[in-house]
Formats: sequence, structure tokens, C-alpha cells
Amino acid sequence: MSQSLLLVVAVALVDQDMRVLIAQRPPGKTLAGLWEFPGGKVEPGESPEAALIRELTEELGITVAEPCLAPLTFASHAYEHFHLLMPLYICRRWQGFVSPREGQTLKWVAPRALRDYPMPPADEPLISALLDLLA
Ligand SMILES: Nc1nc2c([nH]c(=O)n2[C@@H]2O[C@H](COP(=O)(O)OP(=O)(O)OP(=O)(O)O)[C@@H](O)[C@H]2O)c(=O)[nH]1
Repeated sequence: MSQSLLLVVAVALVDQDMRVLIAQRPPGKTLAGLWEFPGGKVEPGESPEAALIRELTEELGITVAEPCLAPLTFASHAYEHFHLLMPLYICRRWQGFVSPREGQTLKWVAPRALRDYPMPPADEPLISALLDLLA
């Protein structure tokens, strides 16, 4: 059965202590309560990087320059109603202070502890890539 492809961009923001930022999806949304990497859907006509930069301002109130976004890996996962294709970038530099702008709970987590936080099924393989890079 063919499914529509949904393009979502996400980022592992890494702080000076090598911790990664995750956000908990608020109640009422799909996959509520699960922890995810900041990001969101790419709008029509938007580049993946522009979408991510926009989402980071909207969700976290930070400004990221495009050269500070490095491709890390991607997720490809069949959900019930769509197939998710999600490039994951890594970013170690941004301007401003990370703050929850959309009612989400934020947490800086050591890579080895990421598996303690339930994440959407698509994210599971991404954790290994982060551990390889950071742990
Ligand atoms: N940002 C982000 N989205 C993820 C991750 N893993 C994952 O499966 N997704 C899925 O990718 C989509 C992200 O879209 P979004 O964040 O713009 O969507 P949304 O919650 O506003 O809308 P939605 O309630 O329709 O899903 C969601 O379906 C979400 O479940 C992740 O680590 N980060």
C-alpha cells in the first residue's frame, strides 16, 4: 500500500557538556508525552534548513545560522497514516537562550541517558548515531 511521504526536519542541539536537547510533546497532540528532537514539518517551497531554522525560533526562541547545521543521519519510518522521512541535523552553536515557547517541557540529556526517555518509534535508530558521535 502506498503512503504519503511526510518530510520533517529535526536537530540534536548539543551543549558544552555534550548534552542533547529533547522536548516532550504536550498533551492533546499526537504521540503526546513522548520525547523528541526539536523540529517540525517542512512547508511547501521551504528548504529543510530554512524550515529547521524557523522551527527553532518558534519552539525555542533561538537563532541558528545555516552553516551551524550539520547533517548527521535520518529516520525513515512507516507510521499508520504516512511515511516519515526525517533528516536529523546536529548543531552546537546558536544565538539566544533555549526556552520552551510552545508549552513543551525541555530537557538536556547525556547521550547515554537518551534511552531512558520514551521517544517516537522513528527516533530509535537515531539514538545509536548520536551515541556513536558523542558518547
Ligand atoms: N520534531 C520531531 N518530530 C518527530 C520526531 N519523531 C517523530 O516521529 N516525529 C513526527 O514528525 C511529525 C512532526 O511534525 P510536527 O511536530 O510539525 O507536527 P505537530 O506535532 O505540530 O503536528 P501533528 O500533531 O499533526 O503531528 C509528527 O508526526 C511527529 O510525531 C522527532 O524526533 N522530532
